[in-house]
Amino acid sequence: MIIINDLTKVYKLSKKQMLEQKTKKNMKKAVDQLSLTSKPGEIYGLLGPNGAGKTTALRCIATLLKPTQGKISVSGLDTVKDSEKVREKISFLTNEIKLDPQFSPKYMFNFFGRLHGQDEATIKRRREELFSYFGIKDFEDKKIEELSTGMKQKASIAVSLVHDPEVVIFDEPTNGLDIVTARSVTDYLRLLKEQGKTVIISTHIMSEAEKLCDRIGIIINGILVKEGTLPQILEQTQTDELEDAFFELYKQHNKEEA
Ligand SMILES: Nc1ncnc2c1ncn2[C@@H]1O[C@H](COP(=O)(O)OP(=O)(O)OP(=O)(O)O)[C@@H](O)[C@H]1O
Repeated sequence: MIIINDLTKVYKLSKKQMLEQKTKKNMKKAVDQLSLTSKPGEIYGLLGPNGAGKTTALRCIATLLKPTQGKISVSGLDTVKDSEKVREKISFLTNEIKLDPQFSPKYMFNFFGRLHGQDEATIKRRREELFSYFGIKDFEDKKIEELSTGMKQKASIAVSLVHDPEVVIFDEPTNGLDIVTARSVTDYLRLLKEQGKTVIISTHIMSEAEKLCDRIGIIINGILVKEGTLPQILEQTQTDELEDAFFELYKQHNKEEA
């Protein structure tokens, strides 16, 4: 279970970042008083456009960023006070985390298994399971740098799950993947959900949120503007498709901002 209470994250911008973002302010509020609960046995989807604050929110849950304000609890543990224990319970996948190009998927899997304190027999069993599910066995001894984007992503997912975590936090898990690889990833997320894991993902793909997520939180400019099951969101926005609901909320929110 993930409980986020009133999470705000403000970045201090360097002069270079201020120039890049064409702003005179040296602060950027990336997440603004976000509260949500992601439960075991469900897939929660954080849906939003580029720069909405999805990655920032997920990085706060994964203990990689400290909230400026607010609290996050993961399996009953505080992400700031008990960060090490939280890290034992989670899997965190993001585009920015890259496996070392010089090593093979098998080497990396074993390495992270040992880092999590697993015994050799458990590491081997988990590797067999995950590598055969994701079709990694054929290239398990190849160097990561020789692998395609899809192969690398599958290897990263398998490595991130080595310790059989209770909570799975995947930032845009199907980004850049072909339809077959993307399907194997979303099918595996469904499997994790069936096993009772807490799964939270970020996405900007409407169809992924529609088909995969039990509940969806729509985040725009750091603010959670709507949350619910797909039917609830459609009913509340009086629309027939998530894309229309999203644009409705986007228009409304930008009006409020202006
Ligand atoms: N380290 C940082 N320093 C300063 N600003 C940052 C930093 N990381 C993110 N931001 C800014 O915070 C805002 C939210 O970014 P974030 O990456 O969380 O959004 P996102 O919804 O994940 O976007 P995307 O879909 O493009 O990955 C953006 O305006 C971004 O430019």
